[in-house]
Amino acid sequence: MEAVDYLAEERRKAEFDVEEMKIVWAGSRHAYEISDRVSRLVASDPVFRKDNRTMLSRKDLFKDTLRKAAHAWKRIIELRLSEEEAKTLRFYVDQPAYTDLHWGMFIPAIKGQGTEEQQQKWLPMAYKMQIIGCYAQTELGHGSNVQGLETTAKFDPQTDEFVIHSPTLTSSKWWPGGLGKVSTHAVVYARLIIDGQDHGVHGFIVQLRSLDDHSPLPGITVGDVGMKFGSGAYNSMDNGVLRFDHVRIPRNQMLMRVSQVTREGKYMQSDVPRQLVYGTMVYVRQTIVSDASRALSRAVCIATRYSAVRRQFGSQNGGPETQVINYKTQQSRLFPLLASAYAFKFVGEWLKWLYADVTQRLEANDFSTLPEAHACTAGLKSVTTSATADAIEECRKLCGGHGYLSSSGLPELFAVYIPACTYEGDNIVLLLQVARFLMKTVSQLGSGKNPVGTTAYMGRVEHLTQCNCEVQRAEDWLKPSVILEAFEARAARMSVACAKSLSKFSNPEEGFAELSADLVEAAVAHCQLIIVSKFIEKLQQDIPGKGVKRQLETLCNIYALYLLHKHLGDFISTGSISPKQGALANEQLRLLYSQVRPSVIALVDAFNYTDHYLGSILGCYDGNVYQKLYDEAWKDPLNETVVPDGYHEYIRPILKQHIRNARL
Ligand SMILES: CCCCCCCC/C=C\CCCCCCCCCC(=O)SCCNC(=O)CCNC(=O)[C@H](O)C(C)(C)COP(=O)(O)OP(=O)(O)OC[C@H]1O[C@@H](n2cnc3c(N)ncnc32)[C@H](O)[C@@H]1OP(=O)(O)O
Ligand SMILES: Cc1cc2nc3c(=O)[nH]c(=O)nc-3n(C[C@H](O)[C@H](O)[C@H](O)COP(=O)(O)OP(=O)(O)OC[C@H]3O[C@@H](n4cnc5c(N)ncnc54)[C@H](O)[C@@H]3O)c2cc1C
Repeated sequence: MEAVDYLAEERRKAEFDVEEMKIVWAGSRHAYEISDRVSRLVASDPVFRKDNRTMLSRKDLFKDTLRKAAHAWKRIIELRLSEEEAKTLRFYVDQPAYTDLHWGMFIPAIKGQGTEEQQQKWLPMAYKMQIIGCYAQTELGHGSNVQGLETTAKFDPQTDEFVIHSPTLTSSKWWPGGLGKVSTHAVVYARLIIDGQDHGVHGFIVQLRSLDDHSPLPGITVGDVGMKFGSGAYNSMDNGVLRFDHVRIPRNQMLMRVSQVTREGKYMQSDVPRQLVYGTMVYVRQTIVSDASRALSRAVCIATRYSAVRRQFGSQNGGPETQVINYKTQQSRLFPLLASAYAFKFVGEWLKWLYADVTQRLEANDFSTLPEAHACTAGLKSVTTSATADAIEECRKLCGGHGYLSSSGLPELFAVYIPACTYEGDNIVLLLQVARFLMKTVSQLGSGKNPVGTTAYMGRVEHLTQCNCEVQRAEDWLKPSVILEAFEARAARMSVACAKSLSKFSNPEEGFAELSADLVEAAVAHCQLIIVSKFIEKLQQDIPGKGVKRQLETLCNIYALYLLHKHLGDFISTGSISPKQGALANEQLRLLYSQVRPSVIALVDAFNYTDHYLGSILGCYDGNVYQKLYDEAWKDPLNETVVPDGYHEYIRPILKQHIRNARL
């Protein structure tokens, strides 16, 4: 059999309706149709070509990005694309650009923190891209600690203006995407100072560049922070540095939904919580969870297809060697990642719902679910991005040597993805926020206030800290109720143990700092419980299509039992399960790998990714890996000449010297 036939053969083995699974993956038939149409549109447009991206110099890459962003905008207008279609187009164009921050943070910041009047003034211009904005919060000296930002906005009652200033080197804005070379405006976070009094960090709309010739306005120094990790990758983005030298803006450019400054310089706070100033971050963290499932599924698609094509060892009587996907070690590394991609997809859908719900409530001045929305977005952003970053690297290793080639698509995917563990909140810092929320929840138990939402299980803390797992045989681990209870018991016991340890400290903040490593683990346990429970909830829905639900049940079990195996120490040390039950879970996991094996190629086909989007020879749909690798090698600029440039200067003299020395 030829390499090209391997995947066709695999596809014949699928035990479910792939077309129906594509709809489940996309979220709905409507979303599937949009995704399918737009992905083809992008793939067939030469402007969106990206196979040469890692070879471009920074300047050429940046210009290429500008060209793609302008072309995308032109197509959005020409084709009258809806918001959903435009976002899908951005996703398939697959090149980070200033537009991400304009649409993803600048506009949401004005929508979430601006008054009606401010929204009416700024949003129409922003929607038409007559102005381009970014989100300028982080500084050279402070990123995680937002309250530590140093940029100042002093109110000048004489002129009814704020004076924006960078008082120190460390107060220079540093990192904002789109700032370096493109943005005309920014939402700048600065300390509000009125009459010498510091009112903390607030958002201000500041114009940075002339709308006529794009030059920086007086008092503004702005540029790019320089090359980042990897070739291609996030270097398409102009992350910027920005300094203000007493730049004046009108008073009405402070975003005033949360608090206001009057003409007389009086500081007033609305009924809305001050944390709404952080609202844009909550919004973006939610989108990052869905992005994690996309990046992970892309890496998994590449590694799975290649693992079915690649053969090593095991030839019998001159027959074909073993497909590497049939090695149990390959399966135990790869199949949990496939299951994780589906798990993150479903928890991302749920988080989108949660975010829509909290937004609706906020509009009606109901702030009760904000702490939970913050904890869920922070925690799930952290857990899914860390897992995805690790998984992309694992997929590279699963592809052996060829995974290290740029043409595998995996090095660039890794380089472009890993900052997700840092931006929009360092993952550890965010997990500590979840831990604070959990400790607060535990401390309120027994006060008559029942925990709700994702912490509702804490309401059964007495049972969960005492219950015994009922598993006696490996197949008992297939019961959703058994899995859920084990994860709930682990999470509840870890949180309660932390709370008990904390109570021994006379100074709670000191205790929190001392126990922070344990607190982070408790937060991870809680977030993993959310992901597992949302997967289980998804399976309670009516899911049509032959064999589709069954495959998803298998994936859900793989995801949960893989986590259980990986964190066996937590489960056993908290007494949530016994060592014997841990061994039975592992036995069941092995059976599940065999069960899902025939369908794995179809399960990655269900992502419906074009070869253009995958950008990987190893992951191409037809599996013609070797021919394509061979052809691609010859396209490398080094192969443009047979004898390399530099031969005469640097190779020949050494060779000659060697010959001379040999003669001596
Ligand atoms: C052309 C086509 C169209 C294209 C379309 C494209 C669309 C693209 C869409 C999206 C793409 C987006 C792309 C994004 C790319 C990534 C860009 C990255 C951008 C950034 O990185 S921006 C900078 C992000 N910075 C951070 O995340 C900083 C992290 N730090 C913090 O969040 C906070 O400082 C802190 C939470 C760590 C601590 O804050 P602090 O005030 O000190 O708070 P505490 O004292 O700890 O807590 C006080 C109290 O507040 C609660 N709280 C904290 N944060 C929030 C919150 N966000 N919401 C609600 N509540 C919050 C906290 O729990 C405490 O509560 P308590 O008092 O205990 O009850
Ligand atoms: C590619 C990229 C794009 C970005 N885009 C933007 C943008 O558009 N706009 C913007 O404003 N910002 C942007 N940022 C900045 C980003 O949001 C910050 O870098 C991020 O929030 C982390 O903050 P930091 O750099 O201060 O990390 P630090 O907080 O300095 O982290 C350093 C280390 O200290 C640890 N640490 C910090 N605090 C604690 C604590 N309390 N307890 C325990 N450990 C701690 C962290 O875990 C980490 O290991 C971007 C960053 C990157 C990399």
